[in-house]
Amino acid sequence: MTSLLLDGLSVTIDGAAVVEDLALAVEARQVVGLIGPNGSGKTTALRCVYRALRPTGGAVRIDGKDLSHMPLRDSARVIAALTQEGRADLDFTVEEVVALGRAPHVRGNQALSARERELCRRAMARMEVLHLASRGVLSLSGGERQRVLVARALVQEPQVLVLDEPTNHLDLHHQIRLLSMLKGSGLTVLVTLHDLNLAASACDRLAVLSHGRLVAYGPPADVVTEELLREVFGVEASVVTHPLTGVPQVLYDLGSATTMEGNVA
Ligand SMILES: Nc1ncnc2c1ncn2[C@@H]1O[C@H](COP(=O)(O)OP(=O)(O)OP(=O)(O)O)[C@@H](O)[C@H]1O
Repeated sequence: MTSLLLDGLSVTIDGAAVVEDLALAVEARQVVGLIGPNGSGKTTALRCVYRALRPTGGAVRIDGKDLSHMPLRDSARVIAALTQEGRADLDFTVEEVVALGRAPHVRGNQALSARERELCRRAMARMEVLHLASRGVLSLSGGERQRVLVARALVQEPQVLVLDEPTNHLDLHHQIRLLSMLKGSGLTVLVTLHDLNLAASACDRLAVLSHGRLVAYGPPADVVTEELLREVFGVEASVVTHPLTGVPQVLYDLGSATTMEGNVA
């Protein structure tokens, strides 16, 4: 049962505040969605959590412990990340890439145990890439590769999973499968998403960033409002309640967005 806390996180790049005093708690086993317009600081905040970036101020805490005081190998046993830069550049096979997820747990070139090989097999089956096991990752489609990288994160057996736009490249079936897997995973999850309807369906809480600052936080029904869409995203849209699940869903009207731009041909 591991909680994640972004404790007054700030990141300044070239003198510009990209993330400012971000306080965000992800309770154990909760799925929190980080949403916001392009350039609002979502990826930057996540990079601090998976330690690709050192915050300028504040800290990331795991069960209260400052991550920057933990050896990288120790934090990699607790936190797995699906990153924007996580594309595999070398032509490993799918099963080799997935097995790399065990790296924080094995010593040197130690071979995987039977349990670990089974873990890899199950993660590949869960992400529907088992049939691709012996294929080179460079030959995969964008969505297939994305699913392989999720499988690699799962075999890391993390307690905290951080995902940066994991639905990128995924078709509708795999988007819904992935988010439903996250929801039922029992892991502590922080995920950035652009699709507000999927975010509202999958997340226990939504946190909204705008210009590096947290401007809204709470259950989706409190956060996804027509006012927020207008003020933060610059979009005129209707928000309705899903008749089966009760979560807010956004109905877009492209006509009103065009009018907002003021450049109707
Ligand atoms: N290394 C860098 N050097 C200069 N500017 C940077 C750097 N990294 C991020 N930024 C800037 O910081 C801001 C936040 O970027 P970030 O990638 O965190 O946004 P985001 O919310 O994830 O956006 P998107 O939705 O487009 O993925 C952007 O204006 C970006 O250009």
